[in-house]
Amino acid sequence: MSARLDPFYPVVDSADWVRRLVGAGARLIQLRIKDRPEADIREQVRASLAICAAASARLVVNDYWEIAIDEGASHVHLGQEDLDAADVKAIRAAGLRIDVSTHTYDELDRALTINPDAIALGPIWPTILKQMPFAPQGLERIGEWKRSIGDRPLIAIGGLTPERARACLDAGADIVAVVNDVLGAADPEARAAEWIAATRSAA
Ligand SMILES: Cc1ncc(COP(=O)(O)OP(=O)(O)O)c(N)n1
Ligand SMILES: Cc1nc(C(=O)O)sc1CCOP(=O)(O)O
Ligand SMILES: [Mg+2]
Repeated sequence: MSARLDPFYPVVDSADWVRRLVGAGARLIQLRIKDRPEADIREQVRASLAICAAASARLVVNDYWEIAIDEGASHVHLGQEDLDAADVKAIRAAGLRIDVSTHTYDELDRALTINPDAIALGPIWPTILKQMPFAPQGLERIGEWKRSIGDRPLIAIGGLTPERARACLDAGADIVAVVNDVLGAADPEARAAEWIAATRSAA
């Protein structure tokens, strides 16, 4: 059985952000980089892993599972399209955990076929980060998902604030992921501290 993951889960796009938010107390963090050359991504993954190792924080690498394996990461996040191309056996053989995004019942069924380590459900509220063809899930669906995924942690994502994150945890989520509310804040470290206070007190 693996250790319980921290409920506060910021999602960032650079090793600089990893350094800042791990410095602010994050112990679970995702590196989600889009549209950059592979060499840059590899460098960012390597630097982020070093920062996290020094702070006993866990880095989750989004999308780039081959780089994650090469660089010695312990955890990847894959969406449904990522699953089309991923070699799940190779990821498992390298000992990495795999978390999978879901937005519909069909996606949940498919995700469960690979026996994922955690399931993400989103967007709980509307998000401005990216366009998605999914209506906001709302809080009720969190309980439904939780009842369908066994002992795996459930990650809630999309449009979250500390107050909404608390509501997600109260509804059955184990982990609450965030981009804009922290990275777009006037003082991201102070906002991260608000998230930590709101989420760890719920644990
Ligand atoms: C915690 C978490 N949940 C969902 C996602 C979305 O993954 P995906 O659907 O593959 O989309 P991209 O993030 O790759 O654009 C995530 N990254 N993290
Ligand atoms: C990357 C991502 N995936 C989602 C999903 O529903 O799968 S929502 C999302 C963006 C979350 O950003 P914010 O906290 O700024 O809304
Ligand atoms: Mg993806």
